[in-house]
Amino acid sequence: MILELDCGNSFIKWRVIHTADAVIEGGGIVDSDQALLAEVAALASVRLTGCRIVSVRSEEETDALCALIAQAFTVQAHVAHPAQRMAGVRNGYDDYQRLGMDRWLAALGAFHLAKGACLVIDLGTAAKADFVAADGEHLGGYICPGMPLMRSQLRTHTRRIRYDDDSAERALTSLSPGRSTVEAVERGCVLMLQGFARTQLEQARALWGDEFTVFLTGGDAPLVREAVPQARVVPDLVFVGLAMACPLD
Ligand SMILES: Nc1ncnc2c1ncn2[C@@H]1O[C@H](COP(=O)(O)OP(=O)(O)OP(=O)(O)O)[C@@H](O)[C@H]1O
Ligand SMILES: CC(C)(CO)[C@@H](O)C(=O)NCCC(=O)O
Ligand SMILES: [K+]
Repeated sequence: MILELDCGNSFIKWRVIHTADAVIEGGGIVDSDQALLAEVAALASVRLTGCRIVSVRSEEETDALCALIAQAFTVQAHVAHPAQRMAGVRNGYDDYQRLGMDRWLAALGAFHLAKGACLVIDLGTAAKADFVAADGEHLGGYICPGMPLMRSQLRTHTRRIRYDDDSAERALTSLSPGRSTVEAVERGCVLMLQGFARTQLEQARALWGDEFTVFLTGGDAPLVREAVPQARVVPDLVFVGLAMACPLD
């Protein structure tokens, strides 16, 4: 069995898959290295044969996590590294090493699944969009604050915006104009995300007409689902690309 990790800025997504057929044995989302070790150990400690990682954290943090994994599960972790081209996709950044690895792998996964032009919208701590043309040329993309960052900026830089997580969740049962602070902020930020997604769609249409596939991924994908009904929701898109960039056997 193989342990797969997607280390984002706020959370680590993990899953354990069978080596032969990629059937998923278990997985989860945690907010610390220690929580990761505990959850994985509870599932599959003795049977891991490999580990692959994508990380947008610092090299030091990623190395430290690899060392913990080597110690806990006696497997060597393989970390995905930037590439100028891979699996038919050409990195569109002026300096290919600067493109976030989560974006690069999601683009690889999307092009592999779409077999044509595609737009990837990934909504996590940051909101990201990336464009890959039918010939595999990555055209670049966009990065904005995601839902958690928009929310915390408002809370941090105002005196009178204060509310708890439970009321935040309740506020999102509708998107009509808010009649309380929590509704106004939570709904406003969701509309920002939806506006971001719709604008990316417009860009894709201007480039490619109707000949493209839209992918939606990241923890906050459900918040824009209705704004982009044609999108394929693929929560594990980064893992699809990770398997391509880090084959293990
Ligand atoms: N089980 C969950 N645990 C934590 N966050 C979740 C969960 N389910 C959905 N979310 C949402 O996902 C968002 C975080 O998304 P994601 O995990 O894709 O971020 P990230 O990978 O840390 O960020 P980035 O990809 O920008 O580095 C949070 O805003 C939260 O609302
Ligand atoms: C944009 C984030 C933070 C999203 O996780 C990540 O992809 C990253 O650190 N990227 C490096 C900067 C860039 O992609 O241009
Ligand atoms: K991510």
